[in-house]
Amino acid sequence: MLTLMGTMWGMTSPLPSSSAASVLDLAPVVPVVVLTDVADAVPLARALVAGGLPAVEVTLRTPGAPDAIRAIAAEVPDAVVGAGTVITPEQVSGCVAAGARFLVSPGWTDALLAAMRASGLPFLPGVSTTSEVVALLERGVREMKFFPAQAAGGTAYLRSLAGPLPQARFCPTGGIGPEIAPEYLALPNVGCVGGSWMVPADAVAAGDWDRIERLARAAAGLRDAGGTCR
Ligand SMILES: O=C(O)C(=O)C[C@H](O)[C@H](O)COP(=O)(O)O
Repeated sequence: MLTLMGTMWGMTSPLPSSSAASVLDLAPVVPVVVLTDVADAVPLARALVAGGLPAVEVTLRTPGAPDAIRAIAAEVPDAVVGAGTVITPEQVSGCVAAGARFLVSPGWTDALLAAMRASGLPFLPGVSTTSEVVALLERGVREMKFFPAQAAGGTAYLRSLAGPLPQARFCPTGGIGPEIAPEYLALPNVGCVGGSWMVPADAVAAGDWDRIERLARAAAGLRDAGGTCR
């Protein structure tokens, strides 16, 4: 069972630093963050942590992302900041240098996989088909991002994979909101879900960190609404 609940992370953040550690066990929900203003990074991460979501995935979609990761790593010790949208080996080194503590990709290649492995950080390569799952299992990777989750078949698809491929565990992400998240969390092969719903762009733009903290707190409670996050 997952025991690393938000309150525990508030006391300590014993982040696994080896690739054997599980990103999926950090929290039931991983906020996916797109930051346009680096100055928002620290207050946003503080709000998410205060709401009980310690793992924060900062996507590399914006130029300031490495600086945002660096700022969170330096100033929000209870956050476990990771990098998302990692699609090249070069980005892996940049993320490591910035202080990222886990890596997430929407898809993968062997070159990217090698770089992620070599980083020593926990990582989640993205998959959306059965063959990609089998290819990752063949390479010794059992934990993956399922992306884009809703568009690629949703809970029905993941439930179907659990029969033939029970050794694969997923963090479904993409199109997931608070209504459907508990259905994903209840699946035996889902460790956590990713999503951006607790970080609405208008709340970030307005600096409404209280609203984000409230949304994070509601998201952190979704496991109790039917999840089996381990
Ligand atoms: O940027 C990446 O690396 C991605 O893989 C995409 C994100 O995970 C999704 O965009 C988040 O999904 P939403 O909750 O639908 O916003």
